[in-house]
Amino acid sequence: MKAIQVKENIYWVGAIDWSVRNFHGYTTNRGATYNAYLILDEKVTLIDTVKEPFKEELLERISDIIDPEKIDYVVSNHVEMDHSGSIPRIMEVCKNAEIVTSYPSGLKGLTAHYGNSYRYKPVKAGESLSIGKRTLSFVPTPMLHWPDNMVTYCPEEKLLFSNDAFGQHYASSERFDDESPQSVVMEEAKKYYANIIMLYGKQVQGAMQVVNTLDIDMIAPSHGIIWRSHVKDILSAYQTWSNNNPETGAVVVFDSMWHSTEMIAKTIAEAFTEKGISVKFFDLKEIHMSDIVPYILTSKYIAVGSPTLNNGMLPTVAAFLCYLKGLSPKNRKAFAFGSYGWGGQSIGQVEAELKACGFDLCLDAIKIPYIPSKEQLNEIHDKIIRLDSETEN
Ligand SMILES: Cc1cc2nc3c(=O)[nH]c(=O)nc-3n(C[C@H](O)[C@H](O)[C@H](O)COP(=O)(O)O)c2cc1C
Repeated sequence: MKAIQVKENIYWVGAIDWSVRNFHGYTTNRGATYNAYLILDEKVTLIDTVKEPFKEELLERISDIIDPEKIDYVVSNHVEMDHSGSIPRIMEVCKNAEIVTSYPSGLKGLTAHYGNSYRYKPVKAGESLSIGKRTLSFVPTPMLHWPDNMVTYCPEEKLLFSNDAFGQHYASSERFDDESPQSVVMEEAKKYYANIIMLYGKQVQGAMQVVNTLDIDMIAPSHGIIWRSHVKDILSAYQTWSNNNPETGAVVVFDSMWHSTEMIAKTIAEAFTEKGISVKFFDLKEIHMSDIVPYILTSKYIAVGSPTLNNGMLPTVAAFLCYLKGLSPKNRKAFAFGSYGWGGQSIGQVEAELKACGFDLCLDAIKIPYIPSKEQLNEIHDKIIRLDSETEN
């Protein structure tokens, strides 16, 4: 296993997880990487580690360049175990290394995971560490996406080790953006943002203010490819996504037992399309919620439908709404729909959840007993057509 040069005397020494398809509930359809970086300077520095099962891969790639025992500093930008999981193994080999972590949250998190027998070097906001020809500056990015998160900036190299920010779950033999299909990398970056970072839009905006003052020609995240040709593109995408205020687009999400709710969903989607609003259509039986939220990130309208099952909504819809509420997208217009037999409680429950998400309920819930007639579908169609012009006026 080889190390890959990122800049002179700086190497990618991470791991490629080709097979992972579920990352704490997020579907990783293209696998993942855990990126770690080795800097050869007067003080040999490792930036982050990898998920524990890949610890030997990390050591092998480091050994391709240098005896791992020579590592002086292990910078832990983030406590989560996909980055810190190999710290115990690394510390077994690198007996003299110090772990650089944010204070107080990084120190608290690492000691809670791995005990306090290691030598820790807690750093505060704005602190720097000279490692020889290079300096490492530590910029806290709390709640992006844990309290301990920080990024490490090397001004001499114009290089930002951004940890989870700007990352993507994407296993590939290529390491750089200009070697990879740009549409795929951006799609995965968007999926990552929507699922992991969307909730923290305000913190992203705060962090972007700092990042925008740095002279950066390369961003080396802890997942996926390294940005060197599209740095501006990913920074601008984060700016847009964190604004959390999409101008158009609609997402129709539903589940259905006997297709009635599906018929309503199709009618809604058709009507949005007729009005020139781009629609994405998701049947929760077929599509995982983590594949839906990237479209929520960039859509203004959200229509959610469920038939009634045992006085409630379908569990798939409940799970989706629970996930959506957690991610907390703002500035969206939403409505509920569904078919029912007798009580019809699901539709009101969906509506209540959409309200709890903080969405503007832009249409009364659509509630149809059993199979919708042609006339009822036409009525729904007309409502959506009117909704568009009403909300635009
Ligand atoms: C197992 C089962 C339980 C149901 N429970 C309820 C219920 O508690 N209240 C109700 O109004 N309808 C209930 N229904 C009726 C459905 O909501 C109704 O058939 C509806 O049209 C199904 O919509 P769909 O075709 O989108 O699945 C139930 C149906 C099934 C199959």
